[in-house]
Amino acid sequence: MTTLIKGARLYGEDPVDVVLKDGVITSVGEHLSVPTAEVIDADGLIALPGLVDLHTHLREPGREDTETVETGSRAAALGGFTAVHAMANTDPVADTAGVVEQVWRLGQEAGLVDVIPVGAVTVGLAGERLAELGAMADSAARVRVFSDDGRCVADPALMRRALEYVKALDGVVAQHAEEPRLTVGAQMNEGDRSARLGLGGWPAAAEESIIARDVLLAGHVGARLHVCHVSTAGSVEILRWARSRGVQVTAEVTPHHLLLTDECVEGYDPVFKVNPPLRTDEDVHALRAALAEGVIDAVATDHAPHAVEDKECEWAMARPGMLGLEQALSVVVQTMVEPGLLDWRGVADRMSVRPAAIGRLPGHGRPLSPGEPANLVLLDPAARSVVDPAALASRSRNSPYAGRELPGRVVHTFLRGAQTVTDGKAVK
Ligand SMILES: NC(=O)N[C@@H](CC(=O)O)C(=O)O
Ligand SMILES: [Zn+2]
Ligand SMILES: [Zn+2]
Repeated sequence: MTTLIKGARLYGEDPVDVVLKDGVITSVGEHLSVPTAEVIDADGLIALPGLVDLHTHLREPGREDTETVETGSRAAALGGFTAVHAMANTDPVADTAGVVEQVWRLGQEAGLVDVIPVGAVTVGLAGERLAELGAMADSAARVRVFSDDGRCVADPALMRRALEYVKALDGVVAQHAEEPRLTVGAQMNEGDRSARLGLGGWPAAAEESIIARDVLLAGHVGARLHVCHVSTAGSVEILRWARSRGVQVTAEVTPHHLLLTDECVEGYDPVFKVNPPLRTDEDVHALRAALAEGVIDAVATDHAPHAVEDKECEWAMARPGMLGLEQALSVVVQTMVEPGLLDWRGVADRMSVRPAAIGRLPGHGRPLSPGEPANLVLLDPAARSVVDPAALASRSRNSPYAGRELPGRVVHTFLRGAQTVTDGKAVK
């Protein structure tokens, strides 16, 4: 199987031709011709390495009515991803080698992206006893990212033990930074607006206090820490400080925290309820600047599908979380590329290279050069379209971008040389 891509702008640079053969990029250059190859006209399209998501909720096993490994994989491929990390807060929880192997196998069977299971830190996400981290690392799923996401590993002694274990496994703890004692009854960002709307406040300090604690622990233990969905300007300051001290801490920001603010809550539409909550304009600008600077390493979607009945209800009853996979790249184009904060190499770095490095995925986040795995996305930066939730591949409909016009369209995605998306449509 050989593919000849004609005239793609690698990382946004001058057009070149690219040949993919047997899952590998075999040549990059001008006026290439391969008589037997399938030819893809990439005129005007930008090529980036296949995107890697560190934070996806696929809901299988347990809530297949809202997403499966297959439907989530399709959404991911359509978003330009070639690998996604599937969070552990499923039912049963992914806290054993058996469950992570099952998710890994379902991903291989779907064959649209590499689904990399995240292992739970504690048994049942209960925050009491460590899960079998070593067995999950040694399993066929080769788990390297461990997280109780959805919950915070709140006990500092347990967090310390988890860091010690993952250090020995070359793994990382991905922390959902939320001090639970400070978010009892929380519904939205704490501030003047929460007071006026009469909704319980989720203070920035609940996130920042855990990040401060955890960077100190990670530094003390000499282990890797990753901070999920950073949402406040204050968190960025703590991360910058920790980095300057040599702490091995990495961090991600979601597309929705780069674009939306708590002003969205004014209409009480639960599609905008998410954890951590949408923050202020000042936070959004600090997060964009931190991603540009590299203090925040990666964009991660926190794609969180929910059933209609869990979203079309009273605000306080609704579950937190929003879809992200299919619009992530478009939101990054709008919030980072168009304002000149990030160039295309920067997008590749924050959405592919660094997340692959954090997750220890050797076959992803590689340069677009000969000899490298043929994982890539071709996008049309000029295309603009209005988001229609009914048209999404996800099994759920809780997109916060419904009705918004966003730039950039994923046209083709390749996983090890095989097309998973062609002309904006999933191949299966
Ligand atoms: N982000 C959310 O609001 N919800 C996530 C859990 C999480 O990421 O904390 C979910 O699983 O629905
Ligand atoms: Zn979380
Ligand atoms: Zn999450």
